[in-house]
Amino acid sequence: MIEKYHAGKVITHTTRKPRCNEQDGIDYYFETPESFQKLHLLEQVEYSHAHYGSSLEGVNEAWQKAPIATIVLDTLGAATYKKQLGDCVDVWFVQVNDPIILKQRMIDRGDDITKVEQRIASNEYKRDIQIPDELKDFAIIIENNDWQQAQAQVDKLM
Ligand SMILES: Nc1ncnc2c1ncn2[C@@H]1O[C@H](COP(=O)(O)OP(=O)(O)OP(=O)(O)O)[C@@H](O)[C@H]1O
Ligand SMILES: Nc1nc2c(ncn2[C@@H]2O[C@H](COP(=O)(O)O)[C@@H](O)[C@H]2O)c(=O)[nH]1
Repeated sequence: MIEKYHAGKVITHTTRKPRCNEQDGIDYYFETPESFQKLHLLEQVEYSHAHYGSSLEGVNEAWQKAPIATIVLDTLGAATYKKQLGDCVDVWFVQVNDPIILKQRMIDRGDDITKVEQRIASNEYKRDIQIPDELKDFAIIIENNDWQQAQAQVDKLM
């Protein structure tokens, strides 16, 4: 969406450590537990033992750059956005059917293998592997087993 449709990217905040190719202010604002507590956030969650959160300022910044903004959230965050911003929000649930492929993609992305194992064991991962009931009524499911097919679905929606 960013590359092809020039959508704005909402940069969110996290207390997890950056992965090898991640940059502060581009991929995330990387925070300490102390700096995270001081932020004025629209919503925040704990996901696999780290804190994540996003602000309305971040959303407005992305909206100033482009008419469509994208934000990557867990399902709890997605439900909060829908509740808070209503019709301004379209929720797309990006789904991968095979958990082995999902794990391999995380490893190929450069995630630390211990962190991947920890993530797979977390309640949040288990909750978000399939679309939760509270999103079913309004979320669009993007099947991301195959890149071309996922891209074709996104093209159609855009
Ligand atoms: N259809 C696909 N085929 C092959 N690789 C893919 C496909 N979709 C995503 N990937 C790769 O899988 C990895 C994870 O994707 P990405 O980082 O976009 O996921 P994410 O939803 O942001 O993850 P997270 O839940 O950790 O925030 C990336 O390296 C990405 O390039
Ligand atoms: N509710 C929120 N979820 C967020 C936010 N930023 C990221 N995320 C989600 O966290 C997990 C893990 O992300 P990772 O980059 O460590 O792999 C993933 O589901 C993201 O979508 C946020 O600000 N709020």
